[in-house]
Amino acid sequence: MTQSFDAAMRAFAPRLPLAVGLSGGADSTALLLACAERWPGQVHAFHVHHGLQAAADGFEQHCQALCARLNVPLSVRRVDARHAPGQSPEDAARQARYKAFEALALVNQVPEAIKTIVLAQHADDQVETLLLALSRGAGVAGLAAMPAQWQRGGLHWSRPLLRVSGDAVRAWLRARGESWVEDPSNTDERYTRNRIRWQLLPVLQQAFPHFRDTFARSCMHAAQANELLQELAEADLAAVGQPPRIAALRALSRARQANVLRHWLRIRHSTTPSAAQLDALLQQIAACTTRGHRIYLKVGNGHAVREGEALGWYN
Ligand SMILES: Nc1ncnc2c1ncn2[C@@H]1O[C@H](COP(=O)(O)OP(=O)(O)OP(=O)(O)O)[C@@H](O)[C@H]1O
Repeated sequence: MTQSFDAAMRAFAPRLPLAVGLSGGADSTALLLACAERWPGQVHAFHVHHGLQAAADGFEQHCQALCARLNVPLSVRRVDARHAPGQSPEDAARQARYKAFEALALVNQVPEAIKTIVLAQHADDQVETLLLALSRGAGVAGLAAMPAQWQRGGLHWSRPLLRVSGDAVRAWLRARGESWVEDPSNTDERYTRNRIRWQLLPVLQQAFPHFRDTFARSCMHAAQANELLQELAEADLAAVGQPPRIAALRALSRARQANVLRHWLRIRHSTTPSAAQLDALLQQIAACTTRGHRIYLKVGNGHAVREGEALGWYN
């Protein structure tokens, strides 16, 4: 069930002290207010200045004013979030932001080290993430959408509002007479996420009034299935070896071969094959029954090759 803003905050039990990722938008403004009220003296705010749009200075000013009023220490970091070829601008900004949070947590060790970074994505953001994953033809890892908590870089990360609707967050702020900065890029319908938000969500609301709950449940099922696939991939990788022995791969079902190869390429070579590339590789593995059979295929951002009895990869 979607939660009220207050119920979500009551259920939230982070390790303290924490830092809220404060963009200046409605969601993180509300989250900071609620955290500062609940854990006075234990809350910091981190703001990342992306320098991507003219409005960025306005976001920073809002954050400065809000934190001064709440007596919350604010750390601001400027990042260069230009995206690499083939990377989405949104993804580049997110990666740069998470690195900046880790760096800010390291410099904020006094009087006590930050233990948790808190982010303000809510139930509508989760639905958008799921629909974006579907639109790309993602597998269960993508359909799991955003986790509510995880650990990285020695920090706990948390999204306590993931079951709260965007409307409920704004209603909570309005009821308190609080203001926020509206990001002008949020209405730019050149971004797929914004088209989902403004065109699809209202229609979903009409057709399936409980879509936030049911979609979240599907994300949870996908996350569980993904965990099982990871466990199976680890066990299969231990059995086929690194680099994977071709005969041992062939002894597995096709679905397990695909699963273990995807896992090996990701953890060992930091690359993700397309569905077509993986399909071609599996065909080659099936056909690789003679000494003379060569494999040389584009896979991810490099090439898979036969190396004796095993499968190699290089870029
Ligand atoms: N520039 C930033 N500085 C610090 N934290 C950020 C920044 N941008 C986003 N975040 C954090 O990441 C979360 C998700 O970011 P996203 O861009 O999806 O949302 P947003 O529209 O900026 O949300 P909000 O309404 O809180 O501003 C935000 O809720 C916030 O906690």
